[in-house]
Amino acid sequence: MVTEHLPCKLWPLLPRASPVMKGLCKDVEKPDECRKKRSNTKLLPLLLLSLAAAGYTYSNFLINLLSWPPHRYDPFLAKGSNGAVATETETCSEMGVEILRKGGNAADSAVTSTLCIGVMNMFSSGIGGGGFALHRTPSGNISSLNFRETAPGAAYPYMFYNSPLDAQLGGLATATPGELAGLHALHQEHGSMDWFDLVMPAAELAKGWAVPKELARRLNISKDWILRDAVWSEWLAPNGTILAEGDRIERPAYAKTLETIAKHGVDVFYKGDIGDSVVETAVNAGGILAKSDLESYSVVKDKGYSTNVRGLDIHTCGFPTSGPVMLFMLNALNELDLIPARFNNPDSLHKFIEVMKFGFAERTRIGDEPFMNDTAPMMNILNKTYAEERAHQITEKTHTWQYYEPDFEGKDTHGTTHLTIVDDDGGVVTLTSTVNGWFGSHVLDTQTGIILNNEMDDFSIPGHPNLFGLWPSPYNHPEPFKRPLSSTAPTIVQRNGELLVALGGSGGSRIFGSVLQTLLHILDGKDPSSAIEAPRVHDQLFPPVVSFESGFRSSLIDEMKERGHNTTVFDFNLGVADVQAIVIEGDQLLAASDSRKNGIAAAY
Ligand SMILES: N[C@@H](CCC(=O)N[C@@H](CS)C(=O)NCC(=O)O)C(=O)O
Repeated sequence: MVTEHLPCKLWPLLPRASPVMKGLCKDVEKPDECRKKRSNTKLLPLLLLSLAAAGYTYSNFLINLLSWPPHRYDPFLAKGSNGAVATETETCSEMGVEILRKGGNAADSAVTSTLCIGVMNMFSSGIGGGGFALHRTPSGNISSLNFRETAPGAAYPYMFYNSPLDAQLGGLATATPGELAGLHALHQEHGSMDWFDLVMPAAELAKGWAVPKELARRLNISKDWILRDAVWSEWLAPNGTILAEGDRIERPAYAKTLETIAKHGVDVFYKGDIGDSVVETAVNAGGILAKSDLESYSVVKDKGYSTNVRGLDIHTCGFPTSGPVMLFMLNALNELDLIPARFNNPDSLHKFIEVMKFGFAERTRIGDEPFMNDTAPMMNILNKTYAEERAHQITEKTHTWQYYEPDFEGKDTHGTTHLTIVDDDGGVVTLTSTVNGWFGSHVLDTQTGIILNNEMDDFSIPGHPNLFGLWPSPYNHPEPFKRPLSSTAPTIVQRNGELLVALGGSGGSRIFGSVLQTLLHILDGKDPSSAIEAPRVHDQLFPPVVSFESGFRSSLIDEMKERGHNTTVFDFNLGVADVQAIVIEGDQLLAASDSRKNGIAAAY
């Protein structure tokens, strides 16, 4: 049985170990209490007992996950007045700031930081993946870049019908990568420094560095499959044991690949030797990726979408991201007078969860726009009146999924990264890039060091939930050159053209809900670090569970139970979704990265 990707949907559903959880972090209004490094080792016996009782078969994986010692750095709020970069690692935030210091702008810095994260947090992103970005010019113009992976030309709607796991592991899981094309487009349109100088810092880093805390944690969690795989273990467990924090890790092939891209541009990937090697590896691993897929890849540029609530213009990327769903939720919350939302008030919390359930129902109507026969239901999500009508359908108690009218298919029958950058002139990049599951498809091209994504799993397979437990939608089947639905939601907030906030996040189906909750906390006056660290709630309709991160008052959760919600609480330290945000306060830039992923922002 393949177990490696299960936790993405599983671990927030782990049964609550209440005796240990109590008192860890009680009050959402006091995020400082959540800020102490904590051990989750005490949870292990309880959780394993619960898992055994529930009949789970992948306990090895969970032992690795739960036996890991305290892993988080303390949250950190970076302050500066010239520029700020919030990425998942201190090294990459600093590297991004260094580009700003040298006179580069947000687009320049984003190229370097994104490539840096692809080197260091290779379990989340890399040039074998793809994503979305929102850009703001200093004068306030906002545009969006869609560099999502596309289904290969040989893809077809039912390609995973008999073998859904092929969408997660192996060559067939890999869609045509878009990250390099996206960074190239960002640089062409908005960059000011030489491409070579932006790519080389990541190439240098790839030659070797000391394994940081978060990478060590991910390696430890993934060690069973890595140790079983000769190709991966030669790299990540050179002496027979998985690399640990502080050990030196090297990616010489990836360093060479980045150096070649620095010197010769992205065509060496889309039209040259590097691409040839990637295609060969994907095909040898059972995939259908072809040279022509790489050659024909293009970035989609548009203006994104926005809504105006309380005098704020909230911008995000368009379909197939879940940015529009987040705008729907904002419009509904606004109608309910819940901006800012008060998560410590039972009525507000219940309504927020209900809005989220309506949001997830709307999400089932989304697909890749050029492939939709009828775009009207999808566009309707952006209609304010529609969101307001939905808001008025919220009642005192929650309902079963049918009430929210999703377009699930077959229900009756049957490693992402985010970075946010603001430069001295008010230029912004907020960018999410992903290889989807941790270490993507687990296919590594040893020639180039590139890890191939498993983004095909973001398409729908009739009758099968994906990696994140999301039920299939009829508008999201694989088709040649189609882009799968995404939960990402890069976001920029302005008032009368003045920049206020930029943020985004990673974490599968939890992404847009996490971005929204963080934004609501910021609008409620919290600094970005406190807003990020506040515990979050999530309900995606299926499975029918509201999951709370530890930190919500237990009386609040009891109130939710009384309103009919099926609740579960999981340890905040598991780090299931992560947000990176920058807030502009006068002439100060406040930047924070999520401590759930050991992120540290930098500013100057
Ligand atoms: N491909 C997905 C996002 C993939 C994703 O977020 N993956 C999870 C892996 S389980 C992740 O990176 N979570 C945050 C983390 O592991 O830090 C999308 O576009 O919606």
